[in-house]
Amino acid sequence: MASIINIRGLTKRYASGFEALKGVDLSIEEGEIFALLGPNGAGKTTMISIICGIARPTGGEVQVAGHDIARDYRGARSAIGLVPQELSTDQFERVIDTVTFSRGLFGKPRNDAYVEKILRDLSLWDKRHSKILELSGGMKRRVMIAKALSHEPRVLFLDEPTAGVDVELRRDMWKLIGELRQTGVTIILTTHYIEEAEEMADRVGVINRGELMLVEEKTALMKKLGKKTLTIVLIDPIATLPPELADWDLSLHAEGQEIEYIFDAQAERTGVSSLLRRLGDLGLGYKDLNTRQSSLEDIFVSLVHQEKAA
Ligand SMILES: Nc1ncnc2c1ncn2[C@@H]1O[C@H](COP(=O)(O)OP(=O)(O)OP(=O)(O)O)[C@@H](O)[C@H]1O
Repeated sequence: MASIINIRGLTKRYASGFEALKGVDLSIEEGEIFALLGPNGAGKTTMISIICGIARPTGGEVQVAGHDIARDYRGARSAIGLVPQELSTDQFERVIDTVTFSRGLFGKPRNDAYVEKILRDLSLWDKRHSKILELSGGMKRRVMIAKALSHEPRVLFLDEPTAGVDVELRRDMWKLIGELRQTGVTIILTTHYIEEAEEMADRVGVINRGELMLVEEKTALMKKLGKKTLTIVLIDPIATLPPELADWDLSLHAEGQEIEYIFDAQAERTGVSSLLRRLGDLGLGYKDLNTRQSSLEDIFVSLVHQEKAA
């Protein structure tokens, strides 16, 4: 597959001096769904804004469908559809008019058949004469997508497409995004939700504090996420982990009262029972045990940790 977006050494320093992007390199393949994951303030919106020409980079290069975003802004911009985080439409406008108007903004000739097709694809055709304010939240989001697709872009950015929506609507949105990819459009979405990336993405990028920490096929990342954390609450706290426990990936918490063990839940031998036996042998009594799925946050933490150690 050929790449449709090429990002090299992208940096952004805001006027405040804050470095929101610290040299990002990334290529997006044509036709893929790429999920950009990261905690609040990681730099996701900054990156999208730069690619879409809303913010200026401080350094680096970005090409979209072969157009450099600085030297050939129009060419790059016309290849992109953007669905921003905030719903921004004229509430009194009618659905079909707002979508037709958006197309015109890009200097594309009027094409009623194409507008009809996207409205039908997005199940908005029946609502084409409704004013935006008369629509449900889910329908409004669909209108935003229709507007973003109105000029036939090759790349569609969805910034937090399901932030603050209920579970049912989230599932609808996932289905819709899956259908959109069948049309050949490349989709880049940002999200906080690991399930969203799990459901939708071919590849996932994790961004944290302005740095792209990893880019991986989703299935490989999910394997990493298959880890679990076992917390063992000791009866009596300990000052340090005894060397006899060095075979397990352990850490000490809660002022020596809790031992945490990160293990691969999919492995045949997780090491849990042998660890508990060893604790017994060492005379370390425990009063409670619990396990939880490692969250994306745990992955961030371990990535940041690894980076510091390196
Ligand atoms: N105009 C600005 N001036 C100074 N700092 C800014 C500006 N815009 C954003 N930032 C800072 O840059 C960092 C990255 O912000 P950005 O909005 O890109 O994050 P994000 O990953 O999209 O987060 P969220 O998930 O909360 O939307 C944040 O620390 C933010 O405070």
